[in-house]
Amino acid sequence: MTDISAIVNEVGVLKQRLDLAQLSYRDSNLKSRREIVILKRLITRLAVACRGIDNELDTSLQAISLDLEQPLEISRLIPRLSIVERLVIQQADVIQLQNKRLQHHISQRGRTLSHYQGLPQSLQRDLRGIFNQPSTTLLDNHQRILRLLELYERSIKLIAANNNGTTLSADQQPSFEVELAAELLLVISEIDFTNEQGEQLFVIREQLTQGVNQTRLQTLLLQVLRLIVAGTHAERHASQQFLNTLNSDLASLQKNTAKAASSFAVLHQHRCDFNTSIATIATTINQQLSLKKTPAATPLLVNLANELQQLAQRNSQLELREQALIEQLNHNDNKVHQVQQQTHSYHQRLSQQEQNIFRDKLTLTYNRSAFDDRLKHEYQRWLRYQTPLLLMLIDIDDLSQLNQDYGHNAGDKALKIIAKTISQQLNPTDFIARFNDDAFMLIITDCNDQQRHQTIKNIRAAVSQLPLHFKGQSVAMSVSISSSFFANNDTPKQVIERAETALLHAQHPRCNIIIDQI
Ligand SMILES: Nc1nc2c(ncn2[C@@H]2O[C@H](COP(=O)(O)OP(=O)(O)OP(=O)(O)O)[C@@H](O)[C@H]2O)c(=O)[nH]1
Repeated sequence: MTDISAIVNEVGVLKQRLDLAQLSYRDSNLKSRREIVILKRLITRLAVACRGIDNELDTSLQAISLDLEQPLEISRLIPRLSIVERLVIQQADVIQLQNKRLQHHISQRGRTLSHYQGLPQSLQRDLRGIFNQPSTTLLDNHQRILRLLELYERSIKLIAANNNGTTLSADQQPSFEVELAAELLLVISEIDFTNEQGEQLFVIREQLTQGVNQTRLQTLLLQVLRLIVAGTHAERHASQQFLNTLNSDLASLQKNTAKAASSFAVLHQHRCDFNTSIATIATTINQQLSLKKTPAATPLLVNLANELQQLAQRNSQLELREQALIEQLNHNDNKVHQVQQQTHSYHQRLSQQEQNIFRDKLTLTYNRSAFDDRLKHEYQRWLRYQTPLLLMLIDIDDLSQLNQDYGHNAGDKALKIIAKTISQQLNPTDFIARFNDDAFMLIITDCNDQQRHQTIKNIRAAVSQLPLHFKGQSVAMSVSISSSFFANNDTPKQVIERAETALLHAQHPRCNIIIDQI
C-alpha cells in the first residue's frame, strides 16, 4: 500500500505540474501576442517613414503588414533584432552627416545673397534669421531652398533695376515677374508638407495663381523660404522622433522576445520532466500489477493507469501546441528577417542619397562640398609626395546676360552643356566641380606646365565651338580661365584665392583670358 500511496501522491504532483505547465503556456502565449502588436506597430511606422522613398520598399512593407495579420509568435530573433537596431542607428548617423553638408551648402548661398549690395536692411535681417537657424535636415528640400534663393536674388535684381529706372523695358518687366511667379508656384507644388507649413504654402499658392505685384512677390518668396525651413525642421523633428520610437520599440521587442524565449524553455523543461515522471509511474504500476501481491489494490491501480493515460493525452495536446508554437516562431523569424532586409535596403538608399549630395543637380559635376573633400585629400598627398597639384578655375562669361536675354532655362542649358564639354576635355583622373554659380573648378594632379596650357587651350576651343541655339538664334559662349599650381608653403585657401583674384582682374574690363599664375 505504501507503494500505491506514493504513486497516488506522485500522480497528484504530476497533475499540479501539468496545471503549471498549462498556465506557463498561456502566459507565454499572451506575451507573444503583445510582441506581435509591437511588431505590427513597428512595421507600420517604418512604412510611414519610408513612404515615397522607394516603390519596392513601400510594397514590401505593405505585404509584411498584411502577413502580420496572420497568427504569429516571436522568439529566437534577438541577433537579428540587434542588427536591425544597429542599422537604424547608422541611418540616424548618415542623416546627421548629410545635414551638416547641406547646411554648409545652403548657408554659403545665403551668405552670398545677404551681402548683396543695396539689399534693404530689413530683408538682410530676415535672411540672416533664416540662415542662423540651428543645423537641420534640409535633406529633400535643400535644392528647393537653393532655387528659392536664386529666385529671390533675381527678384532683388528686378527691384534694383526698377529703382534705377533703367535696365528693363516696360514690356519686359511684367513677363519677368510672371516668370518668377511661375517658378515660385512650381517650387511650392513640389513640396509635400502635411503639417501646418503645408497649409500656409497652400494659401500662398492660391495668391500666386491670382497674380501678385513685384513687392508682394518678393515678400511671398521670403515667406516660402521661411516656411520650407520651418517645415523641414518640423519633419526632421518628426523623423527623429520616429527613429527614437523605433529604437525603443526594437529594444522592447528584444526584451520581450528574450522573456518569451526563456518562458518557452521553461515550458519545454516542464514537459520533459513530466514525461519522465509519467514513464516512471507507469513502470511502477506495471511492476505492482505483475507482482500480484496486492490484489485488493488492483482496481485502484487500474484507475491510476487510466488517469495516467489521460495525463499522457493532455501531455500530447501540450506537445501539439508546442509544435504550433515552434512553427509560429519560424514564421516570425522569417518576418523579422524581411524587416531586416528592408531596413538594409533603406540604409543603402540613404547611402545613395549621400552620394547624390556630392553632385551638383544641374550639371551633374561634383559640388562644392565634394570639391572641398577632394582638395583636402589631394593637398595631403601633395604635402607628402610633392607631385604637381594644379587648380584651374573656369568661369562662364556673361551668364547673367544670357539669362536676361533668353531666360533662365537657356542659362541652365548653357551651364549643363558647358560642364559636359569641359569634362570631355579632361583626363579620367582630373576632378571637376561646380565651384559657384557660373564657375567650375578643376583639380588636376601630375600635370606639367605644357599639359596645363594644352588643357586650357582645348577647353576654350571646345566651348567656343559649341553650337548653342536659343530662340532661333545661334549664341556664342566663352569661358575665362585662371590656374595655379601649389608651390612652397601654399595652403588650399591661398591657392583658391590666387586663382579667384587672377580671374577677377582678368574679367574686368574683359574676360576670356588665360592667366597662369604661380
Ligand atoms: N540659368 C542659371 N543661371 C544661374 C545659375 N546659377 C547662377 N546663375 C546666374 O549666373 C549669373 C552669375 O552672375 P555673374 O557672377 O555676374 O557672372 P556673369 O554674368 O557670367 O558675368 P562674368 O562672370 O563677369 O562674365 C547670375 O545672374 C545668376 O543668377 C543656374 O543654375 N542657372
